Amino acid sequence: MEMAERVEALRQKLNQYGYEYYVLDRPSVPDAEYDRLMNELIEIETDYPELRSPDSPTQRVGGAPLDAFVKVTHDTPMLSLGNVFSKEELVEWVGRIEKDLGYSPLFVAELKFDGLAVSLKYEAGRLVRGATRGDGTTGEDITQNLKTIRAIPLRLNEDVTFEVRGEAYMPKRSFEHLNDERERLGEPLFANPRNAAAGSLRQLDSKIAAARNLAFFAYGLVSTDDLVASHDESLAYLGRLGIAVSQEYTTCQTADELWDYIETYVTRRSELPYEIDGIVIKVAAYEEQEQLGFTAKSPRWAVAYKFPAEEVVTT
Ligand SMILES: Cc1c[n+]2nc(N)[nH]c2nc1OC(C)C
Repeated sequence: MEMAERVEALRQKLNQYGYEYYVLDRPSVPDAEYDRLMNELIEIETDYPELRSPDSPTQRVGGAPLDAFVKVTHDTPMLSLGNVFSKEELVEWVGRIEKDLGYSPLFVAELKFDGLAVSLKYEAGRLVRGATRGDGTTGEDITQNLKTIRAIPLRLNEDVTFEVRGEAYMPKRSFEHLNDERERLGEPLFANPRNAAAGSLRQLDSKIAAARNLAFFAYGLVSTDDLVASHDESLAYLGRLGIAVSQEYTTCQTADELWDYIETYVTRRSELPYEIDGIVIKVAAYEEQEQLGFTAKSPRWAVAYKFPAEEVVTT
């Protein structure tokens, strides 16, 4: 088989296996097989540098550390969410939506991951930029660090151009291992997975970020084309493209259904492999989102139900 064809075949396989492992959480081959193929691809790209390309799975850990992060301006501001803290406030919020629209719309309820909001720009199916939310208008270019997260594909299986919004986070087990290691080295511990993820993504050397086992869930897309007509469709679409989307979301018609979903996760929260700090509720249809619009800093068509702060058991 011609070398270039072998390289393309290896890339396809590694992207497929990466998707099964990091997105579906259902690998079809043992890690040893994945590593064997990756090593073969690294060898070929070393012997034939002209066959190396920026979106190859071997290019996840960047080159030399940066001196500083470049500032980026978000084409579409990354807004913050309004909060509700009780069933009464949720029922009130749903009531206002139904009054504004004149009928009760479909809602999407999803987990609110306790990590760092980031934006991923894809052009013709290739990841071209990753940035922090910053103040919502101006963030920092952390492309090198976000490329180290395997749940973020460098190359989509469609040549689409759009922006993906989501949460970069550190799974609970990675957080525990990281703090065990820091304790062993006498280094200060991270207070929680959110701080650990933020600290990792602020590293100027992407090799350090790569060692932190970060993860990612997409929770929305921004596009000028009419790729999809509703938020729940956008999540299914992002998953089909190979981007990690949490499958824990659901659609609800009433405040009671929303509250049932919230109560499910109040109990299930402690057994999830990552931390969540609430539930995000959104009106599903983009047309209705447009009709409802925004306040100065938040969408009127979305709200976060925040869990009560967990009593810290001081032992
Ligand atoms: C700030 C934010 C955070 N989160 N988290 C999720 N799961 N969805 C979501 N959506 C957000 O904002 C959109 C409503 C634009």
